[in-house]
Amino acid sequence: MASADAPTSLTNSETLIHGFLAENPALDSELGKIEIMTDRYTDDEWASQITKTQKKVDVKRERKYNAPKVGSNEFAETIDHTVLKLDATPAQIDALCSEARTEGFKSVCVRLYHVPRCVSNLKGSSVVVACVIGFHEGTQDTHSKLREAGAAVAAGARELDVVLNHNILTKHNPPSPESTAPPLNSRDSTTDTITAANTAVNTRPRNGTSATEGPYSVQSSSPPPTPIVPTDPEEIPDYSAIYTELATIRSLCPSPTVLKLIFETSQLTPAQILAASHLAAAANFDFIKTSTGFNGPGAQLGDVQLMVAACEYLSTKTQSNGGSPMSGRKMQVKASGGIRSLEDAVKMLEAGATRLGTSSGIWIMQESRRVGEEGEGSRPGGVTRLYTDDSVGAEY
Ligand SMILES: O=C[C@H](O)COP(=O)(O)O
Repeated sequence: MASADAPTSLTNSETLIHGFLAENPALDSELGKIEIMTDRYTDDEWASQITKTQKKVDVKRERKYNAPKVGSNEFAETIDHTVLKLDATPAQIDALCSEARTEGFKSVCVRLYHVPRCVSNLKGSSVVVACVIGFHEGTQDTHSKLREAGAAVAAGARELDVVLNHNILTKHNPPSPESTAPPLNSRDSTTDTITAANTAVNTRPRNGTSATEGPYSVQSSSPPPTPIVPTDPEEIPDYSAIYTELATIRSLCPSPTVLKLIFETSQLTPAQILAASHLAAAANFDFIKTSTGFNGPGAQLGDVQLMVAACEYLSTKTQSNGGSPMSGRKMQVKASGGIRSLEDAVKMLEAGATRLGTSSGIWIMQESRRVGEEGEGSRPGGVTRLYTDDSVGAEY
């Protein structure tokens, strides 16, 4: 975004992105004027469709999907090799690309200002560049996200991981005073080191106070869901604003650009996860993704199961009955945040995720080779660059 357009109060990430665009005026001007689409339905109409989705999605917890064979090329291709920490150095980005090429990962997932470097590093390889948009809060205004998305594609990104403005969904369902935050994943250094304060303040309850419950369920280790479905029209979230943002990004970045919507599931109730799934399908996103790795405990099995079930149900919907205009098109699920081990990875794939976002890809691949050679055993030795916020370069 041109500096004249920059809002006065910027996050560190936004400051870097604005700086990047200011240094690349050709790229910025290539984007031209960006029009935001008009909405498709009123909030009431969205609410009625979403309520149906919330009632009909059926989670089969016991269902196990066929995960690619551990150690196979297909297994490696499920991994988006990720570095999203703000202070990643060029050398770390180069190492990320080289590791992704060597391991045969699907992509490297980085911030906008690293995209040109990754594109250049990965020329001629099958590894694509994925760029996060609106990272990590998701609350940036729509124009800002659109310019970021346009710039990322212009710079060569093939996949965009866009953070949902989840505050819009949760605005009318504030945490109840008696609710407690989900426990932090003690192995998640990202959460522990940089967002603990945010998480404590912002983490949403998993239990609502009202009313209609769908047939879906989540794994027993998650608190029991009591989905919130607003009954007072004044409490209907601004679904239109969410859809409009997503649909405009889709129209600015048509297929084959792969679009993933990051929910930040730790901040949402199951009903809100289903609302977000519905809107993502309506806007023709390719993936729904659990977490940024910067807020809350990251991918949880029950949430992944719920999202997979939502994708299955929504793929049966058509435009005329409120679903995606591309009838039969099925969104996929990317599990991300806190996936640190081969066991975590396999668990998510067997729950139906087809993509994994992790900064522990090297470790996971080392484990998978060890399992192949020795059967399941202890974790491999060596030093690996773990975690999105790897203020720790963990030694094992
Ligand atoms: O999208 C990917 C996540 O940001 C990665 O999170 P992680 O560092 O916890 O693996």
